[in-house]
Amino acid sequence: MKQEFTRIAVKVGSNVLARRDGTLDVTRMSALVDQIAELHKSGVEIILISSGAVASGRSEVHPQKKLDSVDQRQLFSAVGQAKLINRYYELFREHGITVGQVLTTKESFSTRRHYLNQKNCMTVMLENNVIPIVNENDTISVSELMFTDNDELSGLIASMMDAQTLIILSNIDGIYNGSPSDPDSSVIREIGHGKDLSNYIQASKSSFGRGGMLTKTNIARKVADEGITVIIANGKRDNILVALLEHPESTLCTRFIPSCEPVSSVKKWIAHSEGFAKGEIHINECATEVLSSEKAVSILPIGITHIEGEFEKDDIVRIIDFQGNQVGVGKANCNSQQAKEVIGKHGKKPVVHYDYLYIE
Ligand SMILES: Nc1ncnc2c1ncn2[C@@H]1O[C@H](COP(=O)(O)OP(=O)(O)O)[C@@H](O)[C@H]1O
Ligand SMILES: N[C@@H](CCC(=O)OP(=O)(O)O)C(=O)O
Repeated sequence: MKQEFTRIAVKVGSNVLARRDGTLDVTRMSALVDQIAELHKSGVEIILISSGAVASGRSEVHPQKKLDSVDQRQLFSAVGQAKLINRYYELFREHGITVGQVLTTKESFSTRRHYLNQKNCMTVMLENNVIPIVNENDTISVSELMFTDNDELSGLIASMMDAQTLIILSNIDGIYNGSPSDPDSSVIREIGHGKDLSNYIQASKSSFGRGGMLTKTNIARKVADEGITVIIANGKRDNILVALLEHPESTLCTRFIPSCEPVSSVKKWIAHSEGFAKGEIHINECATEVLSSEKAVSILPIGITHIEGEFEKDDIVRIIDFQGNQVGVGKANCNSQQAKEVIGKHGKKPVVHYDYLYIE
């Protein structure tokens, strides 16, 4: 095996693990476990982000009365996650590998302290040769507190754990340059920085998926911009994981080319914290121009036109350009009241320092 990678994150989508009728495809699971075990034994550290709780619970319980979507998700995932992790535990045990369950929520990444706690948990697992199997805690994550889907969660984990590669396994060979069902369309093999894919992506999702290809693409781009290679490939294909690492050129997939610019750990956290933003900092045309240049710049009061929302020092804020577009996310250096008092003034401290500013 080409020993190019020392740490990878693998996301297995609901559709890879569910059969058409919604029951857990144990044969597929077992095949993926065999591949992960092979990589693990060759010295690659693996973090597995596995969906499938809801899909595997659906076939186990048959509610007496009709449930709403939140109740259904909570019931199915509570039963299904136990079944899922039990299967993984047994399958990995056959290879002499110990696994551990990490159930998380979006809230568990909301502050830098929470984020570092999560990171520490997985780091200690890897140090002890335990494969973390991560999923969202669907029993308590509802509505706006939910991740868009496990693609978002996997991007956050790959970034937080400094994985070299994130492999997103779905039920499709990659991103098609048209409708996947159109015989004239084909898989885009490589995607560089700044490529707009919105024309290609159909709103359709596979039967058990939550986010669809659009979230996959957005997350993939963001994570690749942080220097991590992202691969979207078909988890239903035999030996796909090993093939992707051993024969990268000849294995069908979509590969997002990573940026060469290093991104600091704190900026990675900020980049994935947009959902927790408490306010907005609106900047003028000149500040927008400087921010989009290669220069390392902070958000200074002189370039701010107005502040929206109430925030405290260290809260996450969105940076909005003069045309109303979000251009970045940052950690505020002061509260919203103090920021308002210095708007337009020269020679004042940055409202968001460059070290805590992530430009999209
Ligand atoms: N251009 C495209 N290329 C590939 N798949 C696409 C495209 N546009 C939409 N899709 C849909 O995205 C689906 C995969 O996303 P999703 O249902 O979220 O899967 P998962 O459960 O694996 O996360 C595919 O099955 C396909 O129907
Ligand atoms: N946490 C859920 C995952 C739902 C989800 O977003 O799945 P996917 O479409 O695979 O990204 C479950 O285990 O069923």
